[in-house]
Amino acid sequence: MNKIELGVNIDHIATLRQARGTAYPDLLEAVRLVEDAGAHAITIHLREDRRHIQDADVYAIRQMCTRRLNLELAATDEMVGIACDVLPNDACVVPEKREELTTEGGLDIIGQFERVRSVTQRLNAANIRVSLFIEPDIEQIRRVPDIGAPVIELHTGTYANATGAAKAQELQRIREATEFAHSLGIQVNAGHGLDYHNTQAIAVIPNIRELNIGHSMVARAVFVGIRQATVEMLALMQAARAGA
Ligand SMILES: CC(=O)[C@@H](O)[C@H](O)COP(=O)(O)O
Ligand SMILES: NCC(=O)COP(=O)(O)O
Repeated sequence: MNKIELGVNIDHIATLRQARGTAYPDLLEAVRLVEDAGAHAITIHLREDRRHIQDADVYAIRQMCTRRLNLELAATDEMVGIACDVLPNDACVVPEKREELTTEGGLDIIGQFERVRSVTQRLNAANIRVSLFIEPDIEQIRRVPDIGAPVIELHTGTYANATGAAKAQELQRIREATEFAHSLGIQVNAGHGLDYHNTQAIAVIPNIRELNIGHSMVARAVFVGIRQATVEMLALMQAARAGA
C-alpha cells in the first residue's frame, strides 16, 4: 500500500489572529500541536496582500518546524526572493488574484510557461522542492517535465464544490490526471476544499502522495482543538487508503 501524507495548512489560524490584530491564536503553538498529532508537513500561504500569514510568521515557523515546511507562493520575484531566503523544504507555486475570496483554480502553466519555468529554476537552484498547483488537466500535466518541477498539487476545489454527476466526473478527472502524472514520474499531491466528508474519495486514489488541507480543519478545531482535528483527518485518510 502506498503511504499517504497530510500537510496541515494553518493559514486560517492566522486569519483569526489578523481579524483583531492580537498576538493570539499563536501559530507556533498550532505547529507544535499539529506535529504532535502526526502531520507530515506544515503548509502556509504567504499571500501578496498578507491577509493571513505574515512575513515574520514564515521565518518563525521555519525556525521551529520539525516536519516539512511547504510554502505556497505566487510566481513573483518578491515571493521567490523570500522563499530563497527562508528555504522551506517545499514551495508550491499557486495562482493568486488580489480580490479573490480563496484560490480559484490551478496555475495555467501553459499560458505562463516562461515565468513558471524561470521561478521553478530559481527555486530548484536553492534546493527547494517545487510543486505546481494545477488543474487535473492532461495538457497542463504534459508540460510539467519541461518546467522542471518534480511535484504537482492537483486543485480539488472544483470536485469539492460540485454535486451529483458533476462531482463524479471531476473525481474521475482527478484519477486520470493522477495516473498520467505518475506515469511521467511526477509526485502527485492534492488539495483545496477538502473536508471530513469529501477527502476519503481522494485519499483512496493510490498514487496521490500528500493532501494539503486547511480551512475545514481549522473550522473543526474551533470545537475539538487543532490537535484532535489533525488526528481525525489523518485517521480518515489512512483508513480510506487502507480500504477500510
Ligand atoms: C492554494 C490554496 O489552496 C491554499 O493556499 C488556500 O488558498 C489557503 O486559503 P486562502 O485561499 O483562503 O488564502
Ligand atoms: N493547497 C491547498 C491547501 O493548502 C489548503 O486548502 P484549503 O483546505 O484551505 O481549501
